[in-house]
Formats: sequence, C-alpha cells, structure tokens
Amino acid sequence: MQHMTHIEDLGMEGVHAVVEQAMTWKRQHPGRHLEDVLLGMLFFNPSLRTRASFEAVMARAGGQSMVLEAGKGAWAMEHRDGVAMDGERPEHVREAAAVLSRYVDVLAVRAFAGLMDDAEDEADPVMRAFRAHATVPVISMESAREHLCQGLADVLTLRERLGPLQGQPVTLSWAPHIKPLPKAVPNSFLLSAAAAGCQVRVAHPPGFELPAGVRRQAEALAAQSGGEVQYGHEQLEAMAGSRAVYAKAWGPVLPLADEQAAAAMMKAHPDWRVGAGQLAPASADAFLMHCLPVRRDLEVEAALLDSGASAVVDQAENRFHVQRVLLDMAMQSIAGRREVA
Ligand SMILES: CC(=O)N[C@@H](CCCN)C(=O)O
Ligand SMILES: NC(=O)OP(=O)(O)O
Repeated sequence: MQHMTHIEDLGMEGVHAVVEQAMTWKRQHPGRHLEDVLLGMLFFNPSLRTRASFEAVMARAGGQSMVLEAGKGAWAMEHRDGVAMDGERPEHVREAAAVLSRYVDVLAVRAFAGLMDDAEDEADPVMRAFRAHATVPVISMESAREHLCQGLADVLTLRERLGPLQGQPVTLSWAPHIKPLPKAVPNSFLLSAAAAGCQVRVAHPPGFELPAGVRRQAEALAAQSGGEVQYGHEQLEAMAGSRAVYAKAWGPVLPLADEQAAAAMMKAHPDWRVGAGQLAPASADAFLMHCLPVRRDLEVEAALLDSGASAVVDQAENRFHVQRVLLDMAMQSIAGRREVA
C-alpha cells in the first residue's frame, strides 16, 4: 500500500515517472482506468481546484468520489494522542481514518499548516496521523509541510513549456499578502523543481526563510538530479535569465510573538508584488506561475495575470493530469486487496 503525501514517497525517480506518465495521458486518454474505485476526500480547509480536479478525475475515469468537511458537516477532529478530548473536537483521527478506510479505496486529506510553530508544521502531525491510522492509501491534498500534487503539477507545467529541465533556471519569489500563508506550496515547488534537475532560485525578504529541513531535503534532491538550489534576498537578482517565475505569498519564520506582527511583516514589502517589472530581468519568454487562488494587484499585478506570460490556468489544469496518475498508482499498490468489494 503506497501513501502519497510527501515527496519522500516518490523520490526523484517517482517525480519523473509521474510527470512523464501525465504527459503521455494528456496526449492519449487512458479511458476508464478507475472503474468502480471510490475516492474519499476529507477537507479541513476550503478548496476550489483540488476538490474539483479530484472529482473530475474520478468522474472521467469511471470512479466515484465522496467529500467530507471536518468541522462542517462532518465532526471536528482531534489528531493528537494522549490528550483528554474535552474541547471542541468530538472525533479522533484514529477512528475517523480507520472507519473511512472501510468505505473507500483511497483517502485524500487536506489539512493546512497551523501557522503557530514551524517545527510542528514541518513535522506534519495531522497528515502523519492519517498515514498511521488509515488502512487504504492516503493522498495529500495539501498538508502543513507539503502540497505534493501542486508540486507535481508545477513540474509538469515547467516540463511542457521548457522541455528537459536539467539546469533550467526558475525563480520562486515571495509575494506580499494581508496575512501569513502556509509554506506547503513554496516547499513543494522547491522540492519538486530540485528533484526535476532545475536550478531553483528562491528569493524572499529576510525573516521568510523556508524550513531548514525542507531546504536540506531540496539540496539532497538537487545533488541527486544534477539540479541546484540558491537563496537570496534580492528579488530582481534572482530573476536574471530565469525561464519561469513562481509568485507565492508565505508567512514569516515562526513562532512569532503575535499575529499582528506577522501580518505587518506580510504587508511590509509591497514592492515585492510580482509584475512586468519583476519579470523584466528574466528571459524574454519567461512565464508566470502561481498555485491559485491569487489576490490580484496584491500578490501579482492583474495585467501580468491577464497577459500571455501567465501559465497559471495551465498549471491548474495540470493538477487533473498528475492526480490521475497518483490515483492509478494508489490503486495499483493495493491491487487484489481492496477493503470493499
Ligand atoms: C489563500 C490560501 O490560503 N492559500 C493556501 C492554499 C493555496 C493552494 N492550495 C496556501 O497558500 O497554502
Ligand atoms: N492550488 C490549489 O490547491 O487550489 P485550491 O486551494 O483551490 O484547491
């Protein structure tokens, strides 16, 4: 049984295999390869693309999906062990994961970062609890540490537009926001682009460093793939000659003294908003990436989003294509031992 929640579940070769298979299936539809498969989706947070793309894959491939929202329709859920459940969460992940596993073939979970403590978010306690207690494959729909499906769709987008990715310079740029956002998307872009062999440049103002464990892992993947990872505080410098510019808001290094200080840090660098000026030092055919949803004229200039340089809708489409492959791999990993006939 194969869980697919973190890049370590796939490794460098797995990232490559998923992206190449997705490219093949984009050209040649694989048909109803998920016939009779039931996907359970459990959301702790809102979603447009993730929910719609997983539901679309299941419908198109002959399977079915069911959606539950923890704390909204379904019970609010505790994930910690060893605590008396005397608060607002009546259900524990231990039972929820075990019970849902009796109904569905694959369980997909979205549980964003708590944004209180970087070490805790990096340890990814909610997703790890589902991995530990589900008896069917678990797929992450974004957790505290990573957004695996997004990172894979991002690499597919790069691969389609740039061809072989070895040594290709791509820039991940921090962007302003009204409040701290999770680091899962930048973490996963860094990890998957490094695994794909890119020269990844990460630019952010001081105080927004990505978690040390993620950076170490990205460097190890780059060493394996022949890629490279660079960090800097100069946005325009990081753009020079870049083939793609990924704009993303993420929160400061935590724990921070108070929420207001964190929000102030997010608003303190309005000149980091990504627009035509930021793309100017990049290569002439450089394109804009963003995982969406994006705040127009706050994170990214509306005119750039509306221009031919934007790849954000293609990126969102590619979620469908990589998830189709992940679901197929999940089913292959349990061939012959399904819980429900
Ligand atoms: C606005 C917001 O909360 N964005 C979330 C989700 C992005 C893609 N799923 C984030 O930045 O992680
Ligand atoms: N990019 C992404 O995961 O979008 P949603 O949050 O809308 O699912």
